[in-house]
Amino acid sequence: MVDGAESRQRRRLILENFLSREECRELEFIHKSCCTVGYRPNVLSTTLLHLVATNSAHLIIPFVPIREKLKEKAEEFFGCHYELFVEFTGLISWTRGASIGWHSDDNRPYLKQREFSAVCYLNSYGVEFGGGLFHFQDGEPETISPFYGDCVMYTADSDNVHSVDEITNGERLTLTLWFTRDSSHDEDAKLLSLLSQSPLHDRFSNSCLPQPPSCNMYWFSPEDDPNFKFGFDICWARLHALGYDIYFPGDHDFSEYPDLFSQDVQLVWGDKIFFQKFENILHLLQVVQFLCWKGKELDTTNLNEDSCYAEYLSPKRNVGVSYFKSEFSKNDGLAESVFSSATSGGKENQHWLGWDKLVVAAAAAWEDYASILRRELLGSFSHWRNCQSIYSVSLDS
Ligand SMILES: O=C(O)CCC(=O)C(=O)O
Ligand SMILES: [Fe+2]
Repeated sequence: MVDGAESRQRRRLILENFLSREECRELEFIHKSCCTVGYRPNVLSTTLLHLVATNSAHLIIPFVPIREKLKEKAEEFFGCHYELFVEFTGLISWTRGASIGWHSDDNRPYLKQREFSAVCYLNSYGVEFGGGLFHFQDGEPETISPFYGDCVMYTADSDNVHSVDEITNGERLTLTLWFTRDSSHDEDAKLLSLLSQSPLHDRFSNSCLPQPPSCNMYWFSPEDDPNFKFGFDICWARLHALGYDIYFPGDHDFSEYPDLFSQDVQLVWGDKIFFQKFENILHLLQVVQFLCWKGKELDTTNLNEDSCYAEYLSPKRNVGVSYFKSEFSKNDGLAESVFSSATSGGKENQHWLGWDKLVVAAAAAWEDYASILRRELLGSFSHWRNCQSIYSVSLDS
């Protein structure tokens, strides 16, 4: 720990390779399958509270060691002689048009509790997105080009006025945390309270299926658009960027887009429809994003080469596919431009084995992944509750 005088001068820290490629990719998977529209135009976010609230609490597990490591770094570097709490943890992505001018992170009365900021870059400038350079108004470094795995930490006050250039294409993804010394803003306390009320503890419900929130949080609007007349649904758009369509089986006499959110849904690729029904569009999206993440690592040895898990769309279903598309997207051009470089890991995965077999393998592997995390969450929860703090619990013994 540094002494007081020295630590007061310490205002920013750059950590290269703080996260591994795999950690970045796992967080990217979580964001691309769970994010909602964010707090500002063209910004998407995944908060830990949202994960818990949508029955995906197990997905907070990958964040736990990273939050812990970041907090330790902040305490050590800034020489904190007091306890630090995480105030907020979130995955935040910026799409074309998003930017932020000069500001400090505590520049509103309701943000005064923020002491330190940490931004971990999960993808790279010039690869996954254009624009989006970070600048400090004074001192060194003047500019940071986001590179996956790197992290920048700084005091949240006016010693660190900074800005981010407008995103010109692609999607810029970060893991962003704020730290506070004010325990009344402790994120862990809020998460633990929500976790104790979640169906996690219902021993009859051992499911990891996501539950859509009752209000719609997935509609990307180019302007104020309370009736979903413009823009598109971001879950649909992520599937669309990978070349997929969706179909809701059964008779639907409602034409309101949000009602479809909690319905069984099937995946469509070109002129074929996948047999399996997914519980809802969030479930489908998690499996497809899992396929993008794991791709060729998926174990398909149990799948018979000759088996077929998809069939040709009938003309009636084909009409349905176009109809659902028109419900989920009022502006395909906009959806494409927003997620323009979001296609990596998608289409090219389809060719080496049939896409349908890959989806079967991904659905099974996603379930295994989720249950491992869920077991870890259940094993950790009582320790967390006793300490009123979320930390990595060693569950081996
Ligand atoms: O993403 C970044 O590089 C910084 C974002 C930022 O300044 C903020 O969210 O306050
Ligand atoms: Fe900021």
